[in-house]
Amino acid sequence: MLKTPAIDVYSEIGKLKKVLLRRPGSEIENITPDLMDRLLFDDIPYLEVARQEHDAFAEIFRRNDVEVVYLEDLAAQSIQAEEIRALFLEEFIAESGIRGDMKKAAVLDYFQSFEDTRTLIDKMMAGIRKEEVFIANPKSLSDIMDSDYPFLIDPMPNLYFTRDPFASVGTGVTIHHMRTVTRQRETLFGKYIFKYHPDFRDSGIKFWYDRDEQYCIEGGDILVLSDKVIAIGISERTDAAAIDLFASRLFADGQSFEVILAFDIPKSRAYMHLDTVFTMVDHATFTIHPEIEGPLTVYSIKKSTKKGTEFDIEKETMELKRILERYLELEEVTLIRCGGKRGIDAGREQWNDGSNTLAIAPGEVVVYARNHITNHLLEENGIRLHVMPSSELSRGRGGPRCMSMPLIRERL
Ligand SMILES: NC(=O)NCCC[C@H](N)C(=O)O
Repeated sequence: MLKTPAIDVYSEIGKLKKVLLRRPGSEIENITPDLMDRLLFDDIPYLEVARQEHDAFAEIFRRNDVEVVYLEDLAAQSIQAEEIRALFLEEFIAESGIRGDMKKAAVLDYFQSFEDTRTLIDKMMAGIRKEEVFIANPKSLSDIMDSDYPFLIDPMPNLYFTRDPFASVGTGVTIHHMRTVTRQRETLFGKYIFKYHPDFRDSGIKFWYDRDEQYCIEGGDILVLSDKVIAIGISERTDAAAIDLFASRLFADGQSFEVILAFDIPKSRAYMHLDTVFTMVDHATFTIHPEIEGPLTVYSIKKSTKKGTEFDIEKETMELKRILERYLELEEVTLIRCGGKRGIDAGREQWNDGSNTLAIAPGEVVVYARNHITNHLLEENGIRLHVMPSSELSRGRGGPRCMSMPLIRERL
């Protein structure tokens, strides 16, 4: 019997078998009112309740035979070897924005003082408050300069949105260059996990994108609609040039994917990724934010058969429903409008990720309890809901799809 590849995702709705999560940690209590904006949060979640909500999220998977693995555990298991841990710490500190050799040395000593790698990983994710580390023998102004900035290393509160720093596509993974400084360091965890963790190290997974590329791409913009069609948002967070690079590698590998649909969506925080306005819930059923209904500009990118041409690219402007029916070869696509129709309810429920569902099987999705109008419409359309509490987690501006990275789905 052929072993399932370590990463195997050829749809948005195939029965989920393995999923990667990050349980919110102390980084959440390192968000300050002044830093919220830069850390991409709209409020400061109550950590204890956020963890309870996240545990309810994880329980939904376990009750449905989905193996849950945590980013923090995989990262800790990946850096057991001393030389790998040294490399990881060196890269992490180099990208953490610390100035001053003695400061960097003191932080490295501090990290190395953590015996257990899991505690070390939690500390790296939580950030370092400046009072945690004493800088002995300062040698430069950077070493000695004591600004009123509260951190030596910033917290990484967006880590529980495991959808974004890397993405499973086919039997490979894209490791992203994130739009913002605050999230770029998150991709280091993915780099070390997929390169050094025993589950992935020699598993033959492919790498479609690298964190050192100059163009930005984030996982919330990548939807694997079928084993032939991938949708990607050209968004506030993802550049068209990154999609070119991704398409080139994916097509060159000979995977089953034949077309990438690049959707030009509004560049705004509310629509930061394609999956905040559009997700797949069943074979021919999608949620959509009514604000993006109407003609959409989409670029279809196909591997070219013409000599000397890499892609055949077609620009079209048409309704999402028609685009999906055409490219997914579906008779009739049903679009379920977040909040019911354009207006107040749609605005509120999209802002709280009513469109950001996660399918654990065809016609079965995880949703936030708070989006009751969208949830009711999903049920009316025969979709089975797994409802999770969401008062605290939603303050980070992400939903069930944002908070999960499928590693293995059954093929349809
Ligand atoms: N896929 C997603 O839509 N992820 C949500 C990310 C929320 C996070 N606070 C961010 O702004 O990046």
